[in-house]
Amino acid sequence: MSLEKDAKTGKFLEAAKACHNICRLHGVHLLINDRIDVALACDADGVHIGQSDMPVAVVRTLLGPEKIIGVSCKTPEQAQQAWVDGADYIGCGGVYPTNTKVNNLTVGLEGLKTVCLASKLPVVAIGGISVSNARSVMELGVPNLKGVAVVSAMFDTESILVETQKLHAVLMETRAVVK
Ligand SMILES: Cc1ncc(COP(=O)(O)OP(=O)(O)O)c(N)n1
Ligand SMILES: Cc1ncsc1CCOP(=O)(O)O
Repeated sequence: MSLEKDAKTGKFLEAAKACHNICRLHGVHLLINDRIDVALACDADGVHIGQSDMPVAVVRTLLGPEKIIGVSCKTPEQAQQAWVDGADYIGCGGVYPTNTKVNNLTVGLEGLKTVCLASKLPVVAIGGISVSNARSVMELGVPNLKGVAVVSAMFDTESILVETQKLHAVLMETRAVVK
């Protein structure tokens, strides 16, 4: 689970701590999006950072060797750099068009596959993914594609629980478990 960044720091930290308690109960890792300070303050399991955020090497120094660091990558070069810099996984997208992130390049399934093939790290696909297309993503046939990350599929829905269960079922069927 990855927690969003657009909240005031106090509220964000409060939410992060609450999420972390729930995640712990269920054996799920909590990664904080972009905010290294919040991740440190709530002792999260790691962070997810973008290409224009703090460099991976600096984040590693701040968090230590045990924490998980993910980096958003759209190209094979970025994927290679993430590995060199000591990241643990990369996120790649947007796979499909999405309204969640404006001015975001859509790399498509082909772009995702290209990045996966170039990556020495596990890859999480993101962008426009839902129950209706998760199977196509996971069946790309690249072994290091380990899961999907979703925002609107969960939050633009009547029941987060039902949608999560459906998505989980699809991912289990394709032998990928997203945590
Ligand atoms: C797997 C994954 N990908 C991306 C993000 C967060 O994305 P965002 O901070 O909006 O954009 P970048 O700056 O990382 O490009 C995530 N949490 N997980
Ligand atoms: C962080 C990020 N990167 C590409 S799309 C996206 C947001 C998630 O998209 P969606 O709401 O379509 O799941």
